[in-house]
Amino acid sequence: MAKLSDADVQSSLEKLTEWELEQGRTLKRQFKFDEYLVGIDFVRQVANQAEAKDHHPHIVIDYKTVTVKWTSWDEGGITEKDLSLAKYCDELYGYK
Ligand SMILES: C[C@H](O)[C@H](O)[C@H]1CNC2=NC(N)=NC(=O)C2=N1
Repeated sequence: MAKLSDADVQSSLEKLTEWELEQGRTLKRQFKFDEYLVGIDFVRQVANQAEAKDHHPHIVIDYKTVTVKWTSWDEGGITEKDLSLAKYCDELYGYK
């Protein structure tokens, strides 16, 4: 899947309002949960989707805060897969 142009990434971020762009090639968002194990369930579901799509995030679990990063290693930047999986995380979290 082809790497998106900077302009395409910028326009996609208008819909992914809670995500920030890191070093021009990674999407990053923090998710906060009321309970530690709810965050762990979220991570498990993101991991299942990652396996299904063969596209894997960088995830950091810091008690009730989960940080997710998406980038496409092969392309050295952001692709439609990253956008789609970022949207999946938003929907799973309940944010539209
Ligand atoms: C062989 C396998 O399909 C690739 O290594 C996949 C696995 N998961 C991946 N995950 C992510 N985030 N980026 C990739 O380029 C990628 N490539």
